[in-house]
Amino acid sequence: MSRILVLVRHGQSEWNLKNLFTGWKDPGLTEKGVEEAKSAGRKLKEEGFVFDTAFTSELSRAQRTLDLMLEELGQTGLAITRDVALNERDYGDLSGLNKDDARKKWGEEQVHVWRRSYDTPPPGGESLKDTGARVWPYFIHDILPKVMAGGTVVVAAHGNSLRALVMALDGMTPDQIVAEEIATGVPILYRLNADTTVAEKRVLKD
Ligand SMILES: O=C(O)[C@@H](CO)OP(=O)(O)O
Repeated sequence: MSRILVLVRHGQSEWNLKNLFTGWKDPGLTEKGVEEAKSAGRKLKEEGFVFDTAFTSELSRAQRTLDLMLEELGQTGLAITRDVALNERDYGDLSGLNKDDARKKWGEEQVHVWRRSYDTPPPGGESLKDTGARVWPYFIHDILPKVMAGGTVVVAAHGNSLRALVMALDGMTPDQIVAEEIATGVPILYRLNADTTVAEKRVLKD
């Protein structure tokens, strides 16, 4: 019974590099992002992971990251489920704006609240709570049963859709989640107990 869940945020995207709010916009990976994805795949290979199934969002940066990891793992034929529920938080009216310009316009504190608070949505967009309201049910109905069946499951997704998942898995409070950052291309490994609680969490940094 392995019950392994691996979460990976996509590699650096073109808009991460340009410092733009991205949300549901669909930029590709930078060269660095491609390297980060390959390196995540190599780390997982070194650890001996063989996945039973994979999940990703409907956005190309996460899909490409997953494909690159699976190439490194020699698992290009793996079944992949793509679902909009795993998409990045919708940044609403901020999408496409430069983050420093936004800080100049609305102030450092307001922008930080929009980016990292639990329940304050950016204008026209989703709060982390709103994002969780679609990520958590999808996780419980579609992903968790594969893990609990003894599987080894990989999820390639986004900074905030993964913050929502990590919040639930780690039992974080709304105050604690404010400080949680998910690095690009760094696999986060969870091994679950038979009652779905976390037996082990490891972040596979360099
Ligand atoms: O722009 C975005 O969609 C996200 C992830 O890159 O940014 P932030 O870290 O500000 O939530």
